[in-house]
Amino acid sequence: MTPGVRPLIAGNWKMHGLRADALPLAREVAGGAAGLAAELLVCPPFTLVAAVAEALAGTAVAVGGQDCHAAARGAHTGDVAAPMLRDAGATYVILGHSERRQAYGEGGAGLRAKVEAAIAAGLTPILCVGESESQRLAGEAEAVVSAQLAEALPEGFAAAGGVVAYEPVWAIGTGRTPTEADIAAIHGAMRAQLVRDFPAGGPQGGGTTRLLYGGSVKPGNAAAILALPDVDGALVGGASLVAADFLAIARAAG
Ligand SMILES: O=C(CO)COP(=O)(O)O
Repeated sequence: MTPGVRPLIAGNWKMHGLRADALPLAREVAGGAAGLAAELLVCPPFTLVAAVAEALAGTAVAVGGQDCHAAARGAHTGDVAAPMLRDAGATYVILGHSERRQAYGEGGAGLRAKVEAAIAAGLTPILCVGESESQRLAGEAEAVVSAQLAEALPEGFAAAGGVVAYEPVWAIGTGRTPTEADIAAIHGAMRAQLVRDFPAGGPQGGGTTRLLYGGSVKPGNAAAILALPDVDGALVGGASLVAADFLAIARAAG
């Protein structure tokens, strides 16, 4: 945890949720959110953003999207623009998730343009980075993460309150996690890079950018992971679909 930084516990619901189960899940999360040290966020699929935002209005739980287009509007069949997410009640958006990198080849300047579009629309971007298993085994994890940050972080990212999530691809949905030392090493390297790129002090600079860990975070391992230096929260997949588990992870943030 970074001193003075409020932790963020974010749930990525991925392609899960129909109104009948998602709205009760959102309400149950909100029911346990009051008074927590951590900020809580749920990111439902597009179809549910507006309904979940309405259900959570006036509660301590924020709502986010899972992707946005780089353009604010236009002839892009099937896509959703950042201002549309904002209009639906979202305040955050996950960008560059490894599932989208794999399925749609996201990355590079195109991803940076999405981050810029999110910030321009008043959304807080959560930029996901992380190495594959073969990259980890080849000793390339830190270099891969550093390059993913360098290509996707626009000017003004830290000042806009942008968030980074380190999600090793091989830890997502597998029940496997890096060692605490490996998580701490990557987060320390990310912090150094952010401070170098965004040297302003205080909330404008990279020293206070929230760095989340994601990949098989569960109630049983959350406290140890969240206690590591430069781990300022978690991006939770599977466990965020069970309110009791998600809230237990949130309580582990202090
Ligand atoms: O991809 C993730 C969050 O974005 C992590 O998913 P799991 O928590 O299911 O491993």
